[in-house]
Amino acid sequence: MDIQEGAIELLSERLAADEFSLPEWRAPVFPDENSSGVSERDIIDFLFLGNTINFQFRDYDTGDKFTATYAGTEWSGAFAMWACLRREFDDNPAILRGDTLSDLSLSDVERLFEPADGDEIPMLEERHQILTQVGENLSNQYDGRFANLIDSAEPCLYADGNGIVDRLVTHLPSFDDSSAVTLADGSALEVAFWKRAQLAAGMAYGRFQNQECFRVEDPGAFTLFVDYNLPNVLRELGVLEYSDHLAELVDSRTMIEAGSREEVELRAATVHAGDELIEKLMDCRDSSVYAPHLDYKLFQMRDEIDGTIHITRTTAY
Ligand SMILES: Nc1nc2c(c(CN[C@H]3C=C[C@H](O)[C@@H]3O)cn2[C@@H]2O[C@H](COP(=O)(O)O)[C@@H](O)[C@H]2O)c(=O)[nH]1
Repeated sequence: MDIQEGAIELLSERLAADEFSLPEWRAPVFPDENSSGVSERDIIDFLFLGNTINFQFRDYDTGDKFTATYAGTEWSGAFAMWACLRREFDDNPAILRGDTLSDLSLSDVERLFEPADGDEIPMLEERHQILTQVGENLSNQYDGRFANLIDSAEPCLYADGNGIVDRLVTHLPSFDDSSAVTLADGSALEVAFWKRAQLAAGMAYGRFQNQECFRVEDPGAFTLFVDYNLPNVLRELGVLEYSDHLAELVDSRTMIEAGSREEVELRAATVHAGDELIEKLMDCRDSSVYAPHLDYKLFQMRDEIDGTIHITRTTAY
């Protein structure tokens, strides 16, 4: 894997004058704190709960996205997951509470993710296991609510163990998305991506635009939320150049094992390239650009570009 510095230069020049808005995530699949009976704390609970299971929405063989219906619309991919959660929230707002989550049976979760057509959501058992474990942990430590976890943390991603991401990855293990790699000199390196933990904070940061009810005082600490779309987008933009070996694996849709050297390299290179792009954009703009801004711009390109996403079965993204 090579990161093409020339392509980073060109891309940052191309994007320099762009508008970098922060998505507020106000599509119909997300509740609205301005509607009656829905509070800002409910929105925080909803966005953080959805990001405990915000992974793997494509069939491993066909690549077809999971679909679900909400408000007369058929949603696909991660939006379909949000649609299922919104459907349940409308019927039963208590779904956001720890005691409800910890009592969910596998068939409850199967019903929760009722697909629009026959294809069941991938990794249903893993989602059930995560939802019940999150429910137990929230009940034991935060009176059953993500909003209480946020209230008790510093208004930062990281603060000597007391930041939002610090707490998520410490108290809710399914957010602890990291991999150990062995370097050329034989030493071991723990690479923390914490993608869903960062995405949860990033989505709340966008919804509340860093206002009182959800502030992040260290937005420079965000990295790209490296899922299976971003490496492909950066590859198509010429920023990431896969080795022949990696290109062969990805283009043949060969399953790449989570935690393998190839998978960690795909994710680490994406994060590093994102950091370099942000640095260059900050140098040539007067308004700040942080990872959530760049992430959304790149993430939105996922449907415009060709290329093949890499196939890794993981609960991390
Ligand atoms: N980098 C980055 N990755 C993101 C998001 C979101 C945001 N949530 C949903 C809400 C609105 C958007 O339309 C998103 O679909 C999801 N993902 C990740 O992508 C994958 C789903 O992709 P697809 O199968 O194509 O839907 C999956 O790993 C999911 O974790 C983001 O903002 N940035």
